[in-house]
Amino acid sequence: MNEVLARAVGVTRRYGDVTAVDDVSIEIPAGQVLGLLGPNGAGKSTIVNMFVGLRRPTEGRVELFGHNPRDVVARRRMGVTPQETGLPQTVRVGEAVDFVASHFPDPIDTDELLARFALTDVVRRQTGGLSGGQMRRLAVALAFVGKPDLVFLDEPTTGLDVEGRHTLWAGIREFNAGGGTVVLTSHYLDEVEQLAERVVIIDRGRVVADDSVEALRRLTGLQRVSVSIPEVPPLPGVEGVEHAGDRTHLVTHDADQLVRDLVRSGIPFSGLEIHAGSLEDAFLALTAKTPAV
Ligand SMILES: Nc1ncnc2c1ncn2[C@@H]1O[C@H](COP(=O)(O)OP(=O)(O)OP(=O)(O)O)[C@@H](O)[C@H]1O
Repeated sequence: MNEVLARAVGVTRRYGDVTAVDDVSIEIPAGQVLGLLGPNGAGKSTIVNMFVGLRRPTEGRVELFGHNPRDVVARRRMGVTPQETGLPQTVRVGEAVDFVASHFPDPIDTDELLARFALTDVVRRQTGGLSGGQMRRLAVALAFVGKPDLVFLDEPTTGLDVEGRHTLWAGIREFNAGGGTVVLTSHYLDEVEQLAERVVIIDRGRVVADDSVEALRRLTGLQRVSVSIPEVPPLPGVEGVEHAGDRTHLVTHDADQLVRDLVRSGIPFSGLEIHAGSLEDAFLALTAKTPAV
């Protein structure tokens, strides 16, 4: 395994009577994009906040680059985008980047950063005049100013439109392609599927799964049979039916049998595709709840 950049060892965090994080151990190796998934209130933000030094564990140990996360030596190599960003409204976009850059010995070139996150056109705009999407992109961009080795992105694309999400995904991928390590929390399962190679699923403060996206998809044993079909006949073994555009997805434990039954039904269909179950199937099975959207 690659060098471990950060680790939580047997970490518990309580707020009064609430146990937000319960005996969690996670290692973050260099070069990985790790997705932290879980329903609302599962403890994801609390875990991120302990890794970035904003919260202390009640029990257990958190290390960032081998140091206490509050240590400035460790923090210099890390970038973070919190869920909420409280920038003064009158600060201009370029000034915000320059201000953050002044805290780092070798910051990224401002123009390069703004271009990467599609903010070049608003460099002189006050942050109070940014759209919600532009503000979110700026908040994420600020995590990358110090040329970090590791970034923590807490719900980076919440509130963004499709184009804004894709711009951010491209920025995150570019950072990872250059060797950067990413920890990402998201309510969008497709986002985690797109970006992360490994997923840690948190439920009620505990790690309920820690594996590759592929392995988690296979875990439920569900498959998706996708076809274009005018109507879905009643078939045995169909666990769920989803419609997307002119495609129909049939969720089943036995794709072979379902295809045989489909052919036998005599209803014409085309464009047959069979996929392993989605991360969403695994998420639902593991947390036994509806996903937090
Ligand atoms: N400062 C706090 N004081 C008291 N309880 C808190 C505090 N912060 C978090 N909690 C509680 O800890 C639990 C975990 O919260 P956390 O924000 O870490 O979850 P999350 O998985 O990030 O949720 P979400 O997906 O809604 O952002 C919740 O029950 C929450 O109410």
